[in-house]
Amino acid sequence: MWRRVASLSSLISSKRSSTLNQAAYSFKFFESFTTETPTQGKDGRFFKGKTPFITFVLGGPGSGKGTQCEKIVENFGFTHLSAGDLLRREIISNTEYGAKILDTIKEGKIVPSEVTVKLIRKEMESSDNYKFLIDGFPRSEENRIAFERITEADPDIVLFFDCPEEEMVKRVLNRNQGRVDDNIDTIRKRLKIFESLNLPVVNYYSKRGKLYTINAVGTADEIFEQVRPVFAAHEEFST
Ligand SMILES: Nc1ncnc2c1ncn2[C@@H]1O[C@H](COP(=O)(O)OP(=O)(O)O)[C@@H](O)[C@H]1O
Ligand SMILES: Nc1ccn([C@H]2C[C@H](O)[C@@H](COP(=O)(O)OP(=O)(O)O)O2)c(=O)n1
Ligand SMILES: [Mg+2]
Repeated sequence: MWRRVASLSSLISSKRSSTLNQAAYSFKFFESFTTETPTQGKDGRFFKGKTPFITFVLGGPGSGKGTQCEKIVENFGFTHLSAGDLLRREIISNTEYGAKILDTIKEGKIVPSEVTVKLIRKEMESSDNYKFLIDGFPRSEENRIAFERITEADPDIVLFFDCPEEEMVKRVLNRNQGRVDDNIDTIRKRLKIFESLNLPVVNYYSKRGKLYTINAVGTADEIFEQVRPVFAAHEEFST
């Protein structure tokens, strides 16, 4: 599996310049969203005195991140923050940036990191919990670096749901949630972005010994039996 990640990572150099140009272009739209300065110290002050326990949940579109997050919430008392849901909420609320976020998501592209990190941070700040599942984030090295810079926090655990592309496509096309990005054209684009931008993040956490790779094929319950021991090892999470 890691050979596959490495070979996919090597595709990045050829794609990187066009992807970065795209990112720079779309970033202009969001510039005024990005004026916040870091407020959290490493002592986790804004988490009401408790050091946050952060789990990043990674995997391609349709790999089952959201489904497994629900089970982790039920069993281990985490607060689930889905980056995609937070962005979709901005679209529905018709905020100043909603239309730009919608365009970006329709195109299968990634919203500028400062926008997404600001939404995640706001949720973390207003939560009474200290255990967070951050689902669908970071989707790029840029996302990862922005999170570190803005929150000064690091994940404790990174879950990666490893799923074959044809299975992801099948699941997304059957998802039936009325999402603008759940169509075959956008899925193809999202899978390309996933390979070029998300797999380097997976690789990064693997090298740092934080990655738990889960085989995402099987029933949701079977998959959860691989996830359970990751959290069960932390006694404090038993609810
Ligand atoms: N293990 C599984 N087997 C088959 N279908 C699944 C499985 N896990 C989730 N699904 C379904 O696949 C679709 C995508 O799952 P979801 O949890 O939304 O994935 P993600 O958040 O990674 O995009 C949903 O319709 C979900 O009900
Ligand atoms: N960190 C993130 C997460 C999601 N997005 C955007 C781009 C993604 O294609 C959409 C949907 O993300 P979401 O995590 O809900 O998608 P899946 O659950 O993987 O199907 O949101 C983003 O720009 N940055
Ligand atoms: Mg999801």
